[in-house]
Amino acid sequence: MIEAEFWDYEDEDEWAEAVSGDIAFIIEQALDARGQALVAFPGGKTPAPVFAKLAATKLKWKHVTIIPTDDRLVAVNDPLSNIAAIAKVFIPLGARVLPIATENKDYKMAGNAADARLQDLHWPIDLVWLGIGADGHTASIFPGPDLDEALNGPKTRRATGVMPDPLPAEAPIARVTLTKESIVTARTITIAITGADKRKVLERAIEDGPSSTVPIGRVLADYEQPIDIHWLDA
Ligand SMILES: O=C1O[C@H](COP(=O)(O)O)[C@@H](O)[C@H](O)[C@H]1O
Repeated sequence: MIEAEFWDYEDEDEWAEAVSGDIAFIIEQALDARGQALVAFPGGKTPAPVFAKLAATKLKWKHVTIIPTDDRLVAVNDPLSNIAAIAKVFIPLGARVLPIATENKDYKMAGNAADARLQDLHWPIDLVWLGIGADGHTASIFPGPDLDEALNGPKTRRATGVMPDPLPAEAPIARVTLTKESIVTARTITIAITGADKRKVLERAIEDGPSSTVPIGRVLADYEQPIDIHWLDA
């Protein structure tokens, strides 16, 4: 059973403060325990206010490695680039920000290259912060020909290339994503979402668990720890 608790907010500032507070706490715990922290942050539009709050938090950023949960195969100066949004905020603070994708025309090769690079990190990830699409995708685990590889590939596989089918209107591009295994082995998962549509999709996915028809349900069904879900009524 998925053990999830919703935290509801009506004010964006309060929501962003709460999410960044939780993330900072987890990073501090990792730094205290292991002297370093490995975290995965989502892309898309939702994280921006949280990034701003987090950037204002005093942490030993030089010991923090940040990877995106997923990225779109675009140039780093493309507004759709997830790594660009993370790098812009956290590189100036001294964090190590590592890309998961390169602008490779072959998304399978891009996934293989990302997987090889990620093997060298200190696993498991301390925190995976997940975003969700209104279609129920999370990270870049989408319906399509690569769904099974992303959900059920070899346990040692950290990342994989994905061609969403159908392509999402807001970013109709091939992706590289962390695999379900990389996500569910994380020490902590937290979710931050906005809007009634996403909440409905997530509640249904949690209810359905392993039989969920959407990727977020299939991922969470294999996570054995409690999850905090920060929901902004926007
Ligand atoms: O494509 C993506 O979508 C999800 C959700 O994005 P949002 O703009 O609706 O917040 C995101 O979590 C993921 O990282 C991204 O690549």
